[in-house]
Amino acid sequence: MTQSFDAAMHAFAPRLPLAVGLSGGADSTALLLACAGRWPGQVHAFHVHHGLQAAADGFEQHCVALCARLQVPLSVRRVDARHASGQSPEDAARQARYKAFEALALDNQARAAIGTIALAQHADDQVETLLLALSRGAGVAGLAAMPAQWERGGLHWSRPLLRVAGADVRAWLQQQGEHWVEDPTNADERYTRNRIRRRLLPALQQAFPHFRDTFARSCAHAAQASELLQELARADLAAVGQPPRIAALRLLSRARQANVLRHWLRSAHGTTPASAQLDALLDQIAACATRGHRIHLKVGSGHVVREAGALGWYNRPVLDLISARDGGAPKQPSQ
Ligand SMILES: Nc1ncnc2c1ncn2[C@@H]1O[C@H](COP(=O)(O)OP(=O)(O)OP(=O)(O)O)[C@@H](O)[C@H]1O
Repeated sequence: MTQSFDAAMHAFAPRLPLAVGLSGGADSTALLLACAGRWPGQVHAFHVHHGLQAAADGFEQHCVALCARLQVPLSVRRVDARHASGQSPEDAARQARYKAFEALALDNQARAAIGTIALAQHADDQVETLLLALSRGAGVAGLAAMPAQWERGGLHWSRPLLRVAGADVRAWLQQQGEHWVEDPTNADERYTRNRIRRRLLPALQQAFPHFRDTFARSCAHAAQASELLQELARADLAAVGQPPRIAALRLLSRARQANVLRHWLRSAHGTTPASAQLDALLDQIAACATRGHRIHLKVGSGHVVREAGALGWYNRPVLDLISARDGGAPKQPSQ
């Protein structure tokens, strides 16, 4: 069962003082109101001004007025996420926002050491995130969607409304007679998330009335599976070594090879291989019975090559330098 707003707030046990990420929208306005009522004098609000849309000033003004009325200290930080490349504008804004929250928590250190940062995503946001992950063909880490709480940058982060239906958050806020600012881009169906919210969620509600709960259960299963795979990958990486030795990799099942290589590429080289690239690499490892067998594949943002019985990873410019040093024209990687 999705939780009621009151039950979710009752179960919420943050480290105080607490800061609420306040966008000025309905969800975070409701969260701030409930927190300020429950822990008077212990609640701060952080607002990030993205400068991305004309309405941004209106969001800030709402936050300033609301916090003044509730006597909640508000910290505002301006960010410019427009120039991030290779990312969707939403992802760039989210990343900039999380960095800004950390900076705001640090700025506040002198006044009050913030224990928890609370964000107001709810059960509908979680379903949207899961469906977006499915649409990308994500693995278990993506299908876990958003965690309800985590630690980062010395802070505890929490999403206390993650099991509350979006309509229940708004109904609670309306009962309080409180206003909020409607984000005009929420109605823009050029954004996939908005199409999911406006078209798919009502259809899901009809077909599977309990989809918020059952989908949340699947996310929790995926989160657990993802944690297990991480543990296995760390143990397997310790066994195959860094760089991974091919003979040791070949002792593992294909699924474990994929898991450990994905982990190695991410943790050691900050790159995520596409599924087809990883498949091609596993084929090469399987075919690699002879010492002379060459491996050279484009994987993630670089290239995996065979070097003295192990796998090496290079950025293209480094590989070109090595080829030039060894006197040969750079070989074309297999696709
Ligand atoms: N500009 C911002 N400043 C501070 N916090 C933010 C800002 N934007 C989002 N947040 C926080 O992150 C959460 C998720 O953001 P997102 O934009 O996905 O939510 P939303 O559904 O629009 O929520 P809301 O109705 O509160 O705006 C918000 O509920 C809020 O807690």
